[in-house]
Order: sequence, then structure tokens, then C-alpha cells
Amino acid sequence: MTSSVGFVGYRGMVGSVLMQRMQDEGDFANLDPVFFSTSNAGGAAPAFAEGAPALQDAYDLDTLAKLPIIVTAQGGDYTSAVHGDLRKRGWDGLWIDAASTLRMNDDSVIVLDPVNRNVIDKSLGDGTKDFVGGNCTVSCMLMGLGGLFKNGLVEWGTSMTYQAASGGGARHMRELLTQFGDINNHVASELDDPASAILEIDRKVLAAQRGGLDATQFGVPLAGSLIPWIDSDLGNGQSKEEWKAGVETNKILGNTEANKVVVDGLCVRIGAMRSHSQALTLKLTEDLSVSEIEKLLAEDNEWAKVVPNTKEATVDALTPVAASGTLDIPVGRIRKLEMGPKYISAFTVGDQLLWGAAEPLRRMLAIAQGRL
Ligand SMILES: NC(=O)C1=CN([C@@H]2O[C@H](COP(=O)(O)OP(=O)(O)OC[C@H]3O[C@@H](n4cnc5c(N)ncnc54)[C@H](OP(=O)(O)O)[C@@H]3O)[C@@H](O)[C@H]2O)C=CC1
Ligand SMILES: N[C@@H](CC(=O)OP(=O)(O)O)C(=O)O
Repeated sequence: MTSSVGFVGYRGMVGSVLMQRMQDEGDFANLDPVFFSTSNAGGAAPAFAEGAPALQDAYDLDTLAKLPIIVTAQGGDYTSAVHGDLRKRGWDGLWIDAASTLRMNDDSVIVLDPVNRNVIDKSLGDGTKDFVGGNCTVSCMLMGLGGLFKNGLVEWGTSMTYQAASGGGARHMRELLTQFGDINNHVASELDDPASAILEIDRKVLAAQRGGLDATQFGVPLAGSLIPWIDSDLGNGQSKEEWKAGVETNKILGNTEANKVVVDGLCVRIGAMRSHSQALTLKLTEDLSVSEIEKLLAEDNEWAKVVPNTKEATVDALTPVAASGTLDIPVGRIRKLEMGPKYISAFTVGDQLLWGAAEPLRRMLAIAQGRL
């Protein structure tokens, strides 16, 4: 039996990845989609959804309230504007959301079913109605390192991230590419001349970065540089993105104050396109061998791909270029650190639009409909 599902934000960047994954998996055969728009109510539904009604007004609570399930990738402002009012009028459908707005509410669950299917199933049984995708960095880390976190083998962890431009949105990705192009244009003639002096090229690049690049989205140049701060300043030296690592990891795992794992580190924006990477230092609760650790990680879920800790395998398979556009979460650079037998390093990469955003929502919808 099919049921109606409302989709808000279907044409945005995260929404488009979600729609593509749903088409790839044949999900639309199992539901009657109703598409919403904040800007084009009455317009045509997307071509891939044959027979779907015209676009509905995403702020029309009467229409939204008729649906048993709403999936939104429209963003936090939309969630804030609509979710509370819908609930106030008694709507008790399932709200599946990509935005962070509701994530840390007591009555919401952060969804990442390969890691916390038990938490999801229990909360569905208990009547939870709000299911929210996790922060992209946290979700990608837990997909790669689930075998350690889920088995209670991590005493604490620190993650140093290398986050892609896509985390800011589509305009940020465009800005990065424009900056790369502008930098190249500044030194194109020198690059064409093999005899030109590299220090002169470097001087011109720096001059462009310091004054000649459009940095409207990121605020400062990203191309050929990096930005060691992501999201807002919490006022205690920590960025909001860094705070999410600890609180969301523990909420996803269903940990309590008694068994909470401390996770903290620095979050850094780099000039990658859509895959977030992170270098981790973990203190384990046991002295496990590297091969035992690799086995636990590889066997935890079908997407975690252990990369042997060799130079060749690492540069080939453990990069944003290798991971982007795939559901694989490569995890490598696993070795014992000099600090002692319980201290290990790891490096993991994941497409932040897939496991970092769209895929957990797609799978939550399938779980809610009893298809997964
Ligand atoms: N970017 C990311 O990495 C992640 C984002 N998220 C969450 O998802 C939310 C949406 O993010 P994202 O998909 O990047 O946002 P986008 O800006 O790509 O899309 C959001 C909305 O903008 C409107 N829009 C206006 N102009 C265009 C256009 N030219 N093309 C497409 N859409 C347009 C659409 O609404 P309409 O059709 O109604 O006009 C669309 O649904 C975020 O706010 C965040 O809460 C979560 C995890 C990761
Ligand atoms: N903050 C993330 C992207 C994101 O949307 O995160 P969240 O879903 O936690 O707001 C980044 O910039 O890479």
C-alpha cells in the first residue's frame, strides 16, 4: 500500500541529492509524493514524479497537516517557521528533517540507522515523531568508526576536520571555483612561461587572495587557503560545529551522562568540493591490535571501507576525490600512536551530501514506511 509523503526543499542541493537517491532506489514506487515550494506554489511538480500534483505552498499548514509524513531539506528557518505551528494545531505525523533546528530537542531523534537503528526503532515504538539527520561531519565519522564507538571501545576522541565547501551550500561551492579561476587568471601568462619565477607567481597569487577575490559567501578567501572556524562562535572558544561533535555523537549513540564519550576538536574549512575529511586521535578502552580494530570497522557496516595504512592505498582511496559521489566511507591511517598502546590515529572521508545529509533521511523514510 502506498502513502502520501510531503517533500519540502526537494530542489535545493541536499533535496536534489535526496531525490536522486530515492529515484536510484525506486523509493517513489512506494509512496505518493506531494511536493512543496516556498517560492513557486502552483508550479509543475518535478518531471521525475509522474502524476504528482502541482507544487503546494510550503507555508500552507492546512495542506501540510493532511500528510502523515513530511520530509524537509528546506533549511532551519523553514523548520522554525512551520514545525511548531503544525504541532500546536495537533498534527502528529512524522517530521523528517535535514536541518539542525530540532536535533538536540529531548523529543527528537538523530537518525543514522547503520549506527543507531536500535534508538530509532525504540523511539518509533515510544511515539517519537521528529527525526532529524545529524551534522554531516558527525554522521560521516560515525559511519567510518562505528565499529569502535558502538562497541564502547572509545574512551575519548579528538577530531580535526577538513570540511568541504558544500557544507556552506551551493553558493559557497560556486564561490570556491570562481576564486580558483580568478587566481589562475591572475598568473595565467606566467604559468604558460616555464621560465617565469615561481616567487613572482606566488606574490601575485597572494596579492589576489588578499584583495582581488570575491569572498562574499565565506567572508575570506578559501581557494589556496583554509578557514579554521565553522559555524557560530559559542563564546567559550569553541565553534558550534565543534560543539556538535560531542553532543550529537552521544545523542546518536543513545549514550547517557554515565557512559558519554568526550569528543572534541577543531573544525576547519578547506577547498574540497563535497566530501568532509577528518583526522582522529582516539583513546581506546582496550589495547586492541591494529588488525582487530580494522576488522571491527570493516564488519560494522557495508559502507565503511578500511584502507590499508600504506602510502599507495591511502593516496588512492582516502581522499575527497575518491569518496565523492559514493556512499563509501573510507577509513584508514589506523596505527598506534607513540602516546601508548591504547592511543590510535584514524582518518576518514565521506560525501557530506550523501551520508552527511540525504541518505539518513531517505533511509528514515523507508524505516517509517516499514520498507527497511
Ligand atoms: N548543505 C549542506 O551541507 C547541508 C545542509 N543541511 C540542511 O539542509 C538545508 C538545505 O541546504 P541546501 O540544500 O544546501 O540549500 P539550498 O539553498 O540548495 O536549497 C534550499 C532552498 O532554496 C530554494 N532555492 C532558491 N533558489 C534556488 C535554486 N536556484 N536552486 C535550488 N533551490 C533554490 C529552494 O526552495 P523553493 O523550491 O521553496 O524555492 C530550496 O529548497 C540547510 O539549510 C541545512 O539545514 C543539512 C546537512 C548538510
Ligand atoms: N555545518 C556544516 C553543514 C551543515 O549543514 O551542518 P548542520 O546540518 O549541522 O547545520 C558545514 O558547514 O560543513
